[in-house]
Amino acid sequence: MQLILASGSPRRKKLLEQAGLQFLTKIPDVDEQSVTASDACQLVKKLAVMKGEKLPPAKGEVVLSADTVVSQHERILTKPESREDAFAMLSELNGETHQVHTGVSIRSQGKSTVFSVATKVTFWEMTDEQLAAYIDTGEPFDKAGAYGIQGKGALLVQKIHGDYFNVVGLPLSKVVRELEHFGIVPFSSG
Ligand SMILES: Cc1cn([C@H]2C[C@H](O)[C@@H](COP(=O)(O)OP(=O)(O)OP(=O)(O)O)O2)c(=O)[nH]c1=O
Repeated sequence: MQLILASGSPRRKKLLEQAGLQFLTKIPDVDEQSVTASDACQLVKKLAVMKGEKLPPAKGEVVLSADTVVSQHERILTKPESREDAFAMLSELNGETHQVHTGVSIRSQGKSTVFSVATKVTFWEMTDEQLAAYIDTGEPFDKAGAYGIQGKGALLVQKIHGDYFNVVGLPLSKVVRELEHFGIVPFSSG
């Protein structure tokens, strides 16, 4: 079986490489703003499915797609659209605990599965100056919730509860376990 990663995210590509999987990458073209859902879990699953549907699997292919959002107090945070937006998001998350949800869709011609995983992340209390300095790194702009735990955003994080890799964009070990049901096996390519 040929695995196709339906994602333009360099993080997701890196994570699958880390798992030793062989795959091709294709970028789905979706309007993420057009989708609504009752809560963050439903939203990320819907978006993951939508991304997968843009690249239907051919015979012998398995298509993997995903979406990540941050939620706090019923509010859903996606990627910031501006510096002000990033500052507003980080101020909201500052000193509190939020959840990072990643939805994953896996499809072959014969079957499909969709699931979501949530990780709790607690931020330190930062000053406005520290948040502004973090935004100056440029890191927030392509990331849900306006931070990257895998980069300098690590300094905002006091603790996490759950899968770290889920925060970065894919709940890696769960994904690999699910892929095995589709005939995709890790460690086979070195
Ligand atoms: C919270 C957090 C998010 N992110 C990233 C993961 C996702 O790539 C991104 C959320 O945007 P997504 O829309 O999930 O993904 P994407 O647009 O980067 O890629 P594609 O839709 O093509 O698959 O935020 C981090 O890299 N680190 C973090 O700590």
